[in-house]
Amino acid sequence: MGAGAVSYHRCLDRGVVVWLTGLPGSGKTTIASRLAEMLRMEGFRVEVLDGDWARRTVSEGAGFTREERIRHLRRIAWIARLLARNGVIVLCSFVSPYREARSMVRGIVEEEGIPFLEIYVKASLEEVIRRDPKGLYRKALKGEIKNFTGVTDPYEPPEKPELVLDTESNPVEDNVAKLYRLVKSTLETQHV
Ligand SMILES: Nc1ncnc2c1ncn2[C@@H]1O[C@H](COP(=O)(O)OS(=O)(=O)O)[C@@H](OP(=O)(O)O)[C@H]1O
Ligand SMILES: Nc1ncnc2c1ncn2[C@@H]1O[C@H](COP(=O)(O)OP(=O)(O)O)[C@@H](O)[C@H]1O
Repeated sequence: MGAGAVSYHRCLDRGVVVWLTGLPGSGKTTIASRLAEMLRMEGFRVEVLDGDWARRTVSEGAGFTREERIRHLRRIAWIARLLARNGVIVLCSFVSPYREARSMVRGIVEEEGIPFLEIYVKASLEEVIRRDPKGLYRKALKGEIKNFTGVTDPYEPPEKPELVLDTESNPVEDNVAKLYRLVKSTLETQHV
């Protein structure tokens, strides 16, 4: 890609909000960080917002009851909206287990005329328990963590996501490439 194309991309009028939802350990953060790297290499401004960051900062102290998760995700949606309306591609990586909450965040973003892509990062409970990258399923299964999604709290899979990424059957690179194509085509539709 030539230098001209890069500077054009840096000046996006409007970004996009990519919302990755899935069980803990399904691969949201892995996919978001690799995609962010690819897009930044092309000169796009990209922010990755995730649960670990948000719960240390803007949602410090938030717990995992339904009400607390919804309040926390509403805050994230507003941050994503403000960033995207200033030309940033915002990759949001949140368990966001409730359909109602995801529909609320979509509404906040779309109200501003910003495209919202709901991405279902799919892996079975057996697989995420096997991966257990943070050792939290082990603790939850021993009863040491309350309201743990997939164990003692529900996960409601999206009914009509813009994309499903199956991380059990497909390698990371294939899923990242699929998502990359969707993001690029969404941006092209916006900036014709
Ligand atoms: N009770 C419970 N339920 C689900 N997840 C838990 C819980 N306690 C801690 N964690 C860890 O916190 C991460 C989820 O935070 P999120 O902000 O993404 O959750 S939510 O969208 O508000 O549901 C999630 O991170 P990811 O593994 O990155 O998904 C978990 O590692
Ligand atoms: N196809 C895949 N896509 C994404 N992650 C995968 C895949 N296969 C195995 N993994 C592993 O699963 C784990 C997912 O962890 P993470 O990305 O932190 O998930 P989440 O953010 O959803 O909690 C990582 O250790 C990653 O290497």
